[in-house]
Amino acid sequence: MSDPALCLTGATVGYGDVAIVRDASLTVRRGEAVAVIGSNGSGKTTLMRGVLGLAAVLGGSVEVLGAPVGRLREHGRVGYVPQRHTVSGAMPATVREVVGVGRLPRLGLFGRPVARDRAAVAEAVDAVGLADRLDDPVASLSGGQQRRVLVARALAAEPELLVMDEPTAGVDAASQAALATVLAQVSAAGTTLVVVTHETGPLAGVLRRAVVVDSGRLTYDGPLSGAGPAAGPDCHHPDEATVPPVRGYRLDQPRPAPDAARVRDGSR
Ligand SMILES: Nc1ncnc2c1ncn2[C@@H]1O[C@H](COP(=O)(O)OP(=O)(O)OP(=O)(O)O)[C@@H](O)[C@H]1O
Repeated sequence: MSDPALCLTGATVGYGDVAIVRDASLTVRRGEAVAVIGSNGSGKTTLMRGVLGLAAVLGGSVEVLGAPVGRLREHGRVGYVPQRHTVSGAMPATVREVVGVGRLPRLGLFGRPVARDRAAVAEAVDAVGLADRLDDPVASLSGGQQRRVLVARALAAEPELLVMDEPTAGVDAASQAALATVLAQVSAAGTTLVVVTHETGPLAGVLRRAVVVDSGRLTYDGPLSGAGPAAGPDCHHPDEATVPPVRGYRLDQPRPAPDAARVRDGSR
């Protein structure tokens, strides 16, 4: 059995010594596509930052692609599209150059890009529908287009695990649909997706499992929209096919989430 993409065991994550997410246990198997949802300030970004080594793990454990968080030797194996960021307006770089930065961890001998690297950059830009803007300065792109550049930057590394924080925020409907198509392809190719989102609609065909964060606790883990996740071994109970990933209920018997719709529109 390969290691899970993510294995959190009683993880408490925060900043300094302040705990924000508490006692989170979660297994994400390789190839899964998971939505992380919850109201503003519930701790979704903090949870992701804990996975990326950008927030402190104050208790429990967090393993990413089989290694304790922060110990991955090849950083290109995990891609990240951060929340809200656009590319700095003052940056004179072109789309190709910014996306090329995403490829840096994958460069081989002497750190020089070869044909495969150039192709990966071009494919990533094409995937987000910006092929005709490849040599334009990013500063000349709209905010939504710059978000798509950041998605391409993450894709260019061909990560095994792709973490995205609200990738559809501020992106128009056509671009959201295009992003869903890209993520479906990336997912079909075996990349594990973990996507923080307030709008599961555009990505509902891709993200099959939902994890809800409420006041720093994981309160739901189950199907996003009826289609259940593939049951498989869990890092906490590797001999069992189906186990309770979050206190007291099972993936095949998800806790009803009557507030999921409210969580989605952030009205809690
Ligand atoms: N760098 C930080 N230092 C200290 N506290 C922080 C930091 N970043 C976030 N927090 C706090 O952590 C809590 C959770 O924030 P987080 O950004 O994880 O929520 P979220 O669920 O992603 O919210 P949103 O949907 O608004 O993006 C908030 O109370 C926030 O003020």
